[in-house]
Amino acid sequence: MENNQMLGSMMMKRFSGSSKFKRICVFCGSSPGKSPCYQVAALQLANQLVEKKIDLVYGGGSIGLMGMVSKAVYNGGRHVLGVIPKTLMPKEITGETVGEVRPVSGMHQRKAEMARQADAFIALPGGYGTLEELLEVITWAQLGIHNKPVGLLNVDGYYNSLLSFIDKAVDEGFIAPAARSIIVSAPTAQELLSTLEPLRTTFQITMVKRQS
Ligand SMILES: C/C(=C\CNc1ncnc2c1ncn2[C@@H]1O[C@H](COP(=O)(O)O)[C@@H](O)[C@H]1O)CO
Repeated sequence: MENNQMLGSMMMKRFSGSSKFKRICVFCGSSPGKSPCYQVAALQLANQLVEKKIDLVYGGGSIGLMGMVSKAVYNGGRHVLGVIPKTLMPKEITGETVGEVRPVSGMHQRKAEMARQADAFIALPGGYGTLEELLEVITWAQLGIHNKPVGLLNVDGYYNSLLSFIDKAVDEGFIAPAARSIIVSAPTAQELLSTLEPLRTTFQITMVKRQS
């Protein structure tokens, strides 16, 4: 597609309220968190995905924020793909999942499959699992393994200390200043999605230019 045709189609999509993103991978806690603000944010993100006609890929499972996002996106009529290691599949571990469930052989295969299926990543608040998934896609972006945007939904400042730590790592010379901008953070789903959208445009145009 020519660049100007592509820009035209992007503007049409923006006008019609839908998104250039077809499917976003959401990383989030298998716990709901103590404050209701995390659950509210999870539902707001799900609503944004539905409103913008974006499908979901996630880690499977119906527990915590994961369960809330997947059920709300599924009930909103969008496709939901849960990628889950076979060992986590028993119902007492994951609960009743919604949508399509893709069993994989292990945690590494899960992350690779989620990354392959999505064209952007968003992390909601979560624990070790969420942090590990988030840092892996950031590292892959740094290495040029993918060029998909990575968003951090910094609900009520939950990730402020992680962002400060990353700034310290830049100051101390362990993270390149250019790599700091891989992470895009915003306090609400609406702001985050509207910040991520033009980033993909830039990536797409850069890639088209490189190919021609
Ligand atoms: C591990 C056990 C129960 C939890 N069940 C999970 N089912 C599916 N996916 C999960 C589960 N726990 C973690 N994940 C993945 O990690 C992320 C959330 O982890 P966090 O530590 O809660 O932040 C999430 O995105 C999933 O991909 C049995 O002991």
